[in-house]
Amino acid sequence: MLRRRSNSKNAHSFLFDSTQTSIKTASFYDAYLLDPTDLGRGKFAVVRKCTEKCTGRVYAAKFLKKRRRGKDSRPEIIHEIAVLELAKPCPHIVDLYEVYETGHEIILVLEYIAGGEIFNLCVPERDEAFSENQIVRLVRQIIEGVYFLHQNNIVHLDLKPQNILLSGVDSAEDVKIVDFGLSRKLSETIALREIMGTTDYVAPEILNYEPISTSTDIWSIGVICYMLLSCEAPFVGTSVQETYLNISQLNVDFSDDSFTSVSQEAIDFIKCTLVLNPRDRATAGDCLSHPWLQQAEISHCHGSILCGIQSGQAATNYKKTKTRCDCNQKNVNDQEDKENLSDCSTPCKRFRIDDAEQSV
Ligand SMILES: Nc1ncnc2c1ncn2[C@@H]1O[C@H](COP(=O)(O)OP(=O)(O)OP(=O)(O)O)[C@@H](O)[C@H]1O
Repeated sequence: MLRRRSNSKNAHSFLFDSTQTSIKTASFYDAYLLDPTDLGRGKFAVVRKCTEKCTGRVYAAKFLKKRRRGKDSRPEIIHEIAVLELAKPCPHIVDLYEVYETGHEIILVLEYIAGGEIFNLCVPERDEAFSENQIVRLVRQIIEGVYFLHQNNIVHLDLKPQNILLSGVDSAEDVKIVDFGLSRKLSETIALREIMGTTDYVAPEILNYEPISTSTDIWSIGVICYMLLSCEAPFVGTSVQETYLNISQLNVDFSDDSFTSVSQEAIDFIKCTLVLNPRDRATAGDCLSHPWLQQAEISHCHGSILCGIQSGQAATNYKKTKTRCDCNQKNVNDQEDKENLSDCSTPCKRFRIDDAEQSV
């Protein structure tokens, strides 16, 4: 994962600084029984299944370190909590139940999402291949979640198949977006420029140290779609540098065998998201109006989050997207800055292994 703050003076402009949830200082272990097996691990967090003693309900407890690389990370955790609070009305974003704090960590008690990462659908040896129709349904839900965030001026900035979970084990289940640790609120006055994200999914503007916007998430959605449909990562090279070069030159190929049974509409959809210039990229609203996603049943975020983009505006939005996509240029962006980035990425096009250097 890439994480480099460029301008610490402004860093806090992009974070919420308070929460509505009261942060409990009582013992988490008095209220919950912790399952010893990890559900997942990130760089600074471990997620474990737990059971609330008084109700028997199962949750996922995310243990976050308050100090990371010698720095106080409490403000970023407070921001993560605030974003989860804001996203409560959206059914495609993980629900936050309660929060505990100890001397060295903050514990988020989250809705337990049982079906695992959609990453498991992106590997060729997956148990059950999802049909394109099933993928349409999942992608539509991911974009509904992202649309909700963008409507609220929040960018996720770490969308990847490991952060999108299936609510249950079969293909009819819903998806939920997790991990708002890198999310930021956009400011009207200050441009957000940070080197952050995960190698294979980062947008060219991140590599070029150009302003980040809601379009940055759309690029990652394009990468996720490509992976779900082909089980291959579109930009992965034999080295991290080669991956960055592939991203900044838009070296993406749809002619591979793995795309033979993929519909032209699906390819057209991905091409609207993997566009070098963020201003020419489809927005989340444009994506929802794209014919490929119009096949999916329309699900409803509470509070009419999606109203106004489901029917009448669809054709207009799609036309707009199409014009943007047709303008797509294969520019080679400025490479400066990229040699400073480090991350691990496997040289194999099909797999990516996350670096898991952390413990809680
Ligand atoms: N609510 C949940 N229910 C079930 N599993 C979860 C839940 N939240 C997270 N996980 C699992 O734990 C993993 C790590 O969680 P998360 O991404 O939130 O941690 P992180 O430390 O912020 O990760 P990263 O360093 O990749 O940003 C997820 O990829 C997922 O597999």
